[in-house]
Amino acid sequence: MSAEGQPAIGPLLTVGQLTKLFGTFAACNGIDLEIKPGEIHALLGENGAGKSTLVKMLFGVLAPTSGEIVWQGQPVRIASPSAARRLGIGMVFQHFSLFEALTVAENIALSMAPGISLNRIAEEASALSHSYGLPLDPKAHVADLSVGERQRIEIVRALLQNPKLIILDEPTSVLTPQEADRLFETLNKLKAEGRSVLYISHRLEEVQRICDRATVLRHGKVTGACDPRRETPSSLARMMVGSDVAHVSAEGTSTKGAVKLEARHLSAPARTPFAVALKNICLKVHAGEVLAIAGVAGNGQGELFDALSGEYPAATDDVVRIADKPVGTRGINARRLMGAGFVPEERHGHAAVSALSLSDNLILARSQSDRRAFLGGGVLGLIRQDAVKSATRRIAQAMDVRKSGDNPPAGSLSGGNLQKFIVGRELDRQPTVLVVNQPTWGVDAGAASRIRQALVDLAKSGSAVLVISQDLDEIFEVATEIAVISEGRLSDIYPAAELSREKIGLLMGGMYGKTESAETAHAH
Ligand SMILES: Nc1ncnc2c1ncn2[C@@H]1O[C@H](COP(=O)(O)OP(=O)(O)OP(=O)(O)O)[C@@H](O)[C@H]1O
Repeated sequence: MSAEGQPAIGPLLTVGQLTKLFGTFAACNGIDLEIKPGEIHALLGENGAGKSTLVKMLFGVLAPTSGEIVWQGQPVRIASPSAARRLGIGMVFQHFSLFEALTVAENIALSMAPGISLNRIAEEASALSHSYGLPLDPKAHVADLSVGERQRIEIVRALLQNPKLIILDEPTSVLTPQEADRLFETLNKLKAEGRSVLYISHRLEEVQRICDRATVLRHGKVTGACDPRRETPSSLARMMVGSDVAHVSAEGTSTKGAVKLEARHLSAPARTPFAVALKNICLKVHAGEVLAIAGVAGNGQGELFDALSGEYPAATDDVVRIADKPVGTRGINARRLMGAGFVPEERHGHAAVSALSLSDNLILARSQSDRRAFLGGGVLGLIRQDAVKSATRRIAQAMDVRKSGDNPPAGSLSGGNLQKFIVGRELDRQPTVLVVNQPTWGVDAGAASRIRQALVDLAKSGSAVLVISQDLDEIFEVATEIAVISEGRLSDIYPAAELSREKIGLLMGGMYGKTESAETAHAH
């Protein structure tokens, strides 16, 4: 064991009856938890179960309302993240706290003691990232990095503090399978060094693969503790949600209708030196279809979403068509007015403004496309608050959004519940075309199945749905057609039933066309 000062026996951390109230709402309600030295401990629970609230108390971001935290045998009060770091607790949040305009090294410097030169920080970060298998360029600007790379900065930043306990909040939800494998190697290395990991994840297979123990939360209380390797994904899911998780049913998917969304030889230059250029993308999504686009993160998914949604319009009109009308140069509102809906990948800041209430977020997104429903007549076009609030309630109910209060700020919702609200906000309009990027990012098994079913149902009702996702299980659950994006190029589109995981793997490696992949398969 190399983590110094650690007792050979006895828990590293004990939490006793820890409670956090928001007003009268108990986000954590009398939680008991014990973490041993050198164990990878999973914290499981459905969206809104209280996992993030618990770990925020452990990291000094939130003050407990009552209860006790005992660290290496001593009761402690963790008043701030720096106090947590001094004790030896590091944390990697679900939402990164990085400054986009600064470099990797500059961002790391911000969390270090003052007086250390940037060069030394860059050297130490490089050495550490190398030894833990987390490649990073200290001079790169954060704005140019993929989500996976940004997460590596957070991990390296936490490791530079030499923590005894490192808390990871849904670390793999943004990673490719290969990146996730690399992270697991890093975690096993930390474990071998005698450090402990508290690991929040909705991915039960990976919890079974790497975690020694699991504590399950539900409605702010501990509902069980187990050795996850002795459970099955469905028994774990049952502990979390209290019932079996429904399977998505694609049966009765309607037959193909007219083409509703089309890209014709869509190319777009890379907007930054690290972004991906789109290269001659051709796709068609018919009414009744769910076209799922698979791919390793950072291969042009965000850029494709931007071009299809009009967040970054194209240079000419004809390259994107909605309901057979050329819209390439039009902005997002014009496309929404034509009945299209868009759900971007980044929930906070992009899809929702954290400080605003859910109803204000609803009106922000839909005031133009749903003028008649939400704005009064006349030149002023005043907001019809009643209509907005009742739509907010309808969406929350339809998507089972768990929240404290009727209309709380978006930022107070747990990550998965905010995602349900954002997807529900678009589904509520019954869009004829829906483009959604990573629809179930950070969403628990029950809620993910609800969102996926809603996407399938939307297509069944005659809309054209395009889902961009890294999650192959999700892709096979929802897709009628599948294509793969790699280095800004799109493969041919295949009926979902014709593709296997292996074939998708080949396409991810850049085998773009049917002919090419068939030849490759033959050659092997
Ligand atoms: N600042 C806050 N004010 C009011 N309620 C809050 C606040 N923060 C969290 N909550 C509520 O506490 C509950 C627990 O949220 P928390 O973020 O801990 O859940 P979680 O288990 O981490 O969920 P997820 O898996 O979706 O991230 C949720 O119902 C949430 O709405």
